[in-house]
Amino acid sequence: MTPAARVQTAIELLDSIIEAARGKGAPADRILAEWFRSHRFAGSKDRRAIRELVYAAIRACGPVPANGRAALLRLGEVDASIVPLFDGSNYGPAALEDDEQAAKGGIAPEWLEQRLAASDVTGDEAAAMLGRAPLDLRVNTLKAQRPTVELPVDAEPTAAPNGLRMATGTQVEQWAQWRDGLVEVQDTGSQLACLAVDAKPGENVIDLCAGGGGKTLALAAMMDNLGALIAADTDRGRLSRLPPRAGRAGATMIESRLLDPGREMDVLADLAGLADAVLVDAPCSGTGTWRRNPEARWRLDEAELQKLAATQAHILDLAAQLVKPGGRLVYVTCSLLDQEGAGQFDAFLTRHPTFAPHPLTLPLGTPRGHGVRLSPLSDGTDGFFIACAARA
Ligand SMILES: C[S@@+](CC[C@H](N)C(=O)[O-])C[C@H]1O[C@@H](n2cnc3c(N)ncnc32)[C@H](O)[C@@H]1O
Repeated sequence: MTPAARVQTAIELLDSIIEAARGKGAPADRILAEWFRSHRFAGSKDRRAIRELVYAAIRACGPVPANGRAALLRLGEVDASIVPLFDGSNYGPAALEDDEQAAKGGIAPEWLEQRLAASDVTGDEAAAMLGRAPLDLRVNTLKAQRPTVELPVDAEPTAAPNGLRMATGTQVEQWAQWRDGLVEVQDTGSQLACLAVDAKPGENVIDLCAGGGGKTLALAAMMDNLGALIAADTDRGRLSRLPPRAGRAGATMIESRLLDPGREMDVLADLAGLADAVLVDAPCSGTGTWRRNPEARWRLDEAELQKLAATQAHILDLAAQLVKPGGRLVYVTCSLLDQEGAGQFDAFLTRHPTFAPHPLTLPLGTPRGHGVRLSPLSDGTDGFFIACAARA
C-alpha cells in the first residue's frame, strides 16, 4: 500500500471508530482486528502503519472528531508528513478542500477536561494519560520467584514486589512461562491495588468485582492458596474466564460466585460479616487506562459517569455488609476523577461510621483524600485511586 492509501484506510477506520464510540458500539481494537481479517492484502508493515496512524489520530483529538478526515487532519497539525498525502492520488484521500477543518486537539471532551481539572489533573499530568503504556508482568509466586524466573527477554523489576517491565508489544502469550502460569500480564498499578489488600494465608477474602480474575489470581498467590477466596461478579462472561486462568496459575483456592445485579446479597448472605478483607475493584470510567484505550474518552458522557458513581456507591455499601469487625475494605478504581475516587470514598466513610480510613504503605503513589492516587506521569502506571477502610 502507498503511504496515501494507508492514510485513506486510517480515515475509513476512524469513521467506523467514531460512529461506534457515539453509538457505544465495538471498541477500536475490535474494529481494526476485523478490518485486518477481511483485508488480507494488507501486509504486516501496512497493518502496523495503519494501526499507528489510527491510534496517533485518536490521541491527537480531544473531543470526538466530526469524521476520520478531520481526525487525520488534526494529526497533520502535529505530524508534517500527513497533509501532503491528501493529494487525490489513486486509493489516497481526496485533495484538501480550501475550508476543510481539522478536528480539535486537547486531552478529552471539554466537560471531561473540566472534571479532570477539578481533580487536579492538568498539564503534563493530563497529557501523560494519553502516552504509551509499558508492558508489565507479575511473577506468580505459586509457581516462580522474581529473582530466579527465566524469561525469553530482558525485564526490569518494578516497584511492585513481583513485578517485571518489558518492551511494549512483547508477545508474552506465546511464551511457555505464560502458558504454564509462571507469569501474568498485569499493570503495576493493579499489582499495587492487590498489595493494598494485604491478604494473608488462612484469611477469608472476597474479590467482589472479580471480572476475569486478574486481581483474584494475585490475591491467591499472596495467600499461598491457603484460606478462602471468593471471586464474585455480575458478568457471567468475565467470570467464566477465571477458571482456565486459575488452572494455569495453580490457584486452587478460588470459589466463583455469579451475582444478580441489585440482588447480590442473595448469593453472598452466608458470608455477611465474616470477611477479613473485601476488595472492591469497582466498575468505573477507566480514565486511568486511556493509554491503552484512548478512544474510551469519546464513549463517556455525564449521564454514564453518574451511573457509574451510583454503582460504585451501591457496591461499597454491599461490601460493608461483608467485612467482619476488625476487617478491612479496599476500594479501587482505575480512574483519576475524584468523583469515582477520593470523593466516592469520603462519601462511603460518611455513610458508614463504623469504618475508618486505614493508612496504606505502597511503594508508589501520592496521597489523595483518604487514599492514594497512582498516575501515568508520577508513577509510570495506569491511573488508579486506592484506599482502605478498617471496620471497628
Ligand atoms: C474494573 S472491573 C474488575 C476487573 C477485575 N477485578 C480484574 O482485576 O480483572 C469491574 C467489574 O465489576 C463488575 N460489576 C459491575 N456491577 C457489579 C455489581 N453490582 N456487583 C459486583 N460486580 C459488579 C463488572 O462486571 C466488572 O467485571
